[in-house]
Amino acid sequence: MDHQIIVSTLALCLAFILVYFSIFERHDRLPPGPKPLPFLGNILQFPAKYKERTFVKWGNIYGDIVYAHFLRTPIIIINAHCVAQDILDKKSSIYSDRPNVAVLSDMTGMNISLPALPYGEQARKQRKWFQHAVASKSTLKQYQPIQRRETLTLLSGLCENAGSLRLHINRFAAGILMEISYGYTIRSLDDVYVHLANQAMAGTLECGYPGLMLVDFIPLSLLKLLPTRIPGYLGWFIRTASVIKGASVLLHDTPYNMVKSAIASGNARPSLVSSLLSDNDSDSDELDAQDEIDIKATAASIYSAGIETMLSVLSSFLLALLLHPRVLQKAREELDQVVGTERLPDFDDRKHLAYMECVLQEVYRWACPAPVTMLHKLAVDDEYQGYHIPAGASVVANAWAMTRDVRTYVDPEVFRPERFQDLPVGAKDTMDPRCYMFGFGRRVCPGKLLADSSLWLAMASIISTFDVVPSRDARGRQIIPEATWESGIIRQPVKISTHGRRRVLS
Ligand code: HEM
Repeated sequence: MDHQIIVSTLALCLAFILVYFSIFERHDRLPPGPKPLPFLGNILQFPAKYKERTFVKWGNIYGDIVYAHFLRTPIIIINAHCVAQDILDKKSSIYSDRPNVAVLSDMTGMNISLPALPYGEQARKQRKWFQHAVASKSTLKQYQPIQRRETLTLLSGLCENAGSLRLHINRFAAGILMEISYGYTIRSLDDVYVHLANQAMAGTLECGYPGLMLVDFIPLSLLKLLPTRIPGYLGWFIRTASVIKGASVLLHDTPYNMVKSAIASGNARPSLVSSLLSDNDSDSDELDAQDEIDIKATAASIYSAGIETMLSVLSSFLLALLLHPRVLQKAREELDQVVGTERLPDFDDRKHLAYMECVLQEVYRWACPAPVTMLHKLAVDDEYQGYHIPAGASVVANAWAMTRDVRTYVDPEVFRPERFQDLPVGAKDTMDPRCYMFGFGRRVCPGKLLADSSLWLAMASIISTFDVVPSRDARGRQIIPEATWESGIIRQPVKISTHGRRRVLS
């Protein structure tokens, strides 16, 4: 009997090893990458934090396209803009799927939102709604009054209570996004819906880089079986996932139900949800259950995908102005010349404000709000520059590497808007960070035009009206923050110890 057990155990181990090596036998023509360990692959070389920096180090050794694998998952890391264009833009028909990752799975309830959806019918439907709501220049025009109103609220918030800078910026972004999604106007810094949404987002962001964390290499079916009380990282993840799930159910349902009641009582204001409900409900009494899930998810992901990214850019912008008062002065001179000092800048002024445009681009590049794009999954085997890229590989574009690429930017760590001035035609597209920071191909960020125009208006208005000055400590000494950012899928400056002081007009 004992003998039989030993033989079957050995047979099982042998079968496992054979299957393992038949799957992971290194293909001769895979892109180069760090040497993996048996079974584990490169997991142990993969730090939990600032992954983008490790990817750059690997890029310096192995080139612009790097291969690594984590247990059963092959990962392709792209460090150069031109490679990302060749692969993710030009071949987006096969590179637009998403892997099923723990933090965006049914464990957190985030699996129904566009950023997490595999590229199929549901994703296409939600993207079409996004396209209609926020991705075309003509529809964006109708949001300009909202953007102006929230910019004014931001400016007055900065005047009254400079201490809670982050809250004011958060309110600015939330004010625009909640109005567009639900027709809901935020009235205070601690608005109940914003609080709800921030709770779901905070948990999600705490979980690190979706698809590139340790939990992502444990089969989801196994992860779900683990008890919530187990100690250590896995236990922490399981408990956090259930908190996110609670918050995300509320985030999907509460504002949606508010719009439904407003429609029923004839008081609904224009919004994405009200227009989708009326479009989808026009032919039948009952709204299709799947449509209802998709409407809730689309509206919620406008908020959840937009808030932290806009917060990151505006916080980094204030940090840049604080560290580089010369830039503020130069941009203000241009604004004063074009706009004057009697009114705030407006969208029509944008084409006349060339230096302001360079400041915006340099903030995007220097701060790099989303250091790595979300993972794209390859649907079928592919070839690139003689390399074999296996079907099922997760592909990550390292936008941070692109912002620091010395082939494109001289002294990339230096904040210098002038680098974007008077560029020859060809260089414009290679250098403009908007060509890569919003992602690629069929998964490119659908909120990019809305984000860009909202951020431009806020930045130009702040430069016109505020001196950004350092805060002081208890002994009256200026606190000059360092240009450092927290690790994560969205980069927030570690500390912005600054405030706006209303400009003294001569
Ligand atoms: C500066 C602000 C923003 C930045 C830097 C940013 C960046 C990104 C990036 C890098 C991606 C992943 C693209 C890819 O996988 O290739 C993405 C996806 C997405 N973004 Fe944004 N984003 C911003 C603002 C917004 C806003 C304001 C909205 C909503 C109105 C939004 C909605 C989305 C959605 C829904 C996706 C998922 C698209 C999909 O999976 O098909 N983003 N964004």
